[in-house]
Amino acid sequence: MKQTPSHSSSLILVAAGMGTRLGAGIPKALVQVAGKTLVEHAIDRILQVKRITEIIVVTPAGDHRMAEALAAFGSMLRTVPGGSSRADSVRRGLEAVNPGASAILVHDAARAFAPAELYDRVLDALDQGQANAVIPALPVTDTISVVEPGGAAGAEFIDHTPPRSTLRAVQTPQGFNAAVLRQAHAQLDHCTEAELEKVTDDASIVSAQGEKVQVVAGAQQALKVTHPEDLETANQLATDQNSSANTARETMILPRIGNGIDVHAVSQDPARPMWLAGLHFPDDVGLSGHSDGDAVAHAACDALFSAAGIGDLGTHFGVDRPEFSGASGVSLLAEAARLVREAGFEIGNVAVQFVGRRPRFSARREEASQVLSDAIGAPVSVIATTSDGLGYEGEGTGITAYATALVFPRQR
Ligand SMILES: Nc1ccn([C@@H]2O[C@H](COP(=O)(O)OP(=O)(O)OP(=O)(O)O)[C@@H](O)[C@H]2O)c(=O)n1
Ligand SMILES: C[C@](O)(CO)[C@H](O)COP(=O)(O)O
Repeated sequence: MKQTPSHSSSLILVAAGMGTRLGAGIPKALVQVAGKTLVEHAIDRILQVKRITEIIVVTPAGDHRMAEALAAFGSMLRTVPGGSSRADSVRRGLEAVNPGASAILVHDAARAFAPAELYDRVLDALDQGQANAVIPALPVTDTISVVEPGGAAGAEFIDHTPPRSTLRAVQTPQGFNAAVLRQAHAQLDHCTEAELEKVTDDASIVSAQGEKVQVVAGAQQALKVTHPEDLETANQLATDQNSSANTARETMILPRIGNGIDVHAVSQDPARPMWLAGLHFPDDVGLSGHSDGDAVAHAACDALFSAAGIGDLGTHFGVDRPEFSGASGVSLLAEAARLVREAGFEIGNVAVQFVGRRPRFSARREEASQVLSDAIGAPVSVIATTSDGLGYEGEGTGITAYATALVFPRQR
């Protein structure tokens, strides 16, 4: 069996029907449900299916409102005027499909709330290649009988009753190998309007050509809006789908990142101890400053404050907190972590890189990470580099530390 790769599929959305049974006085796909037309609801869901790369909307012939409203969707969506029956509308849609398309889906705008998963299910089955046509369907709950007219005043009589377990209520989107669908529709070329009227879906035409049609599980949400009472269900579906989208958005925990940079000059005092990344380096001359000059710890503090949006080192360790004057970098960092948590955040991690000729760092990298991680109760990684002899870092007269922190709001 020929495989129909669906990674770039075209979709024909038939929306040209008049909606006689609905009786809204306008084409059915233009009827509004929860603030949007049915055709717009359908397109919203189709756009979630990344494998659909072309949408042809078949619009009510002679009525420009839909085509005008859909112009805003851009070049991925095109409109063509429909025909006098669904089959005729599909055929007009087919003529507009990119000739290179290998897979084509046909969907009713009247089934506006078919979820994106349903399209994917059909396309997945088509990809598996057991059949050149795949349709979604649901088991039926009523007993279904085939009837024959025969009596007076249009009375009907049962001809036979197929076993219910063999029956399925067929839905859309229906998926096809493009050549197979085109070939099947070509068989309808000489049909009269009345004959076309009796063709209620595309799978039945393809099946009549002897092609196997695979059935996959349908979805209750793919209900076809047909009668006025269906609008109430449609409204409920729109509300449910909107509220689950909103809930997902509301419950999504967005992390926040922050940056911090600190620069310290190497002290002129050869006796000044070198503290960096929470460690003492006895062979190096220290960094100048009122504090211990630990540029790595200070940059990490600023990154944490910036991620939480609560100011910077100056805001928290200024003159109004004399207990921190001259405090070690590690104790400032521990206090910064406490303040970030107090502001309602948890800490994901902090990453710091410093640029400098000294100290030699690689042998003590793990030790530094451990000390700083213990201070904030979250992973801190520290790496070092040189500046290839350039600038104050290259001359050995100063050090720059760059830090990034990731925090996330604690769930209430
Ligand atoms: N000439 C037609 C008839 C139907 N359709 C589309 O085919 C789908 C299924 O048809 P149906 O639900 O029967 O819609 P209507 O034909 O509008 O309904 P009615 O039979 O009540 O008039 C709908 O999305 C409808 O817009 C179409 O594109 N062109
Ligand atoms: C294609 C269809 O939705 C499958 O169930 C259905 O046959 C359309 O029928 P309608 O009479 O055009 O509504």
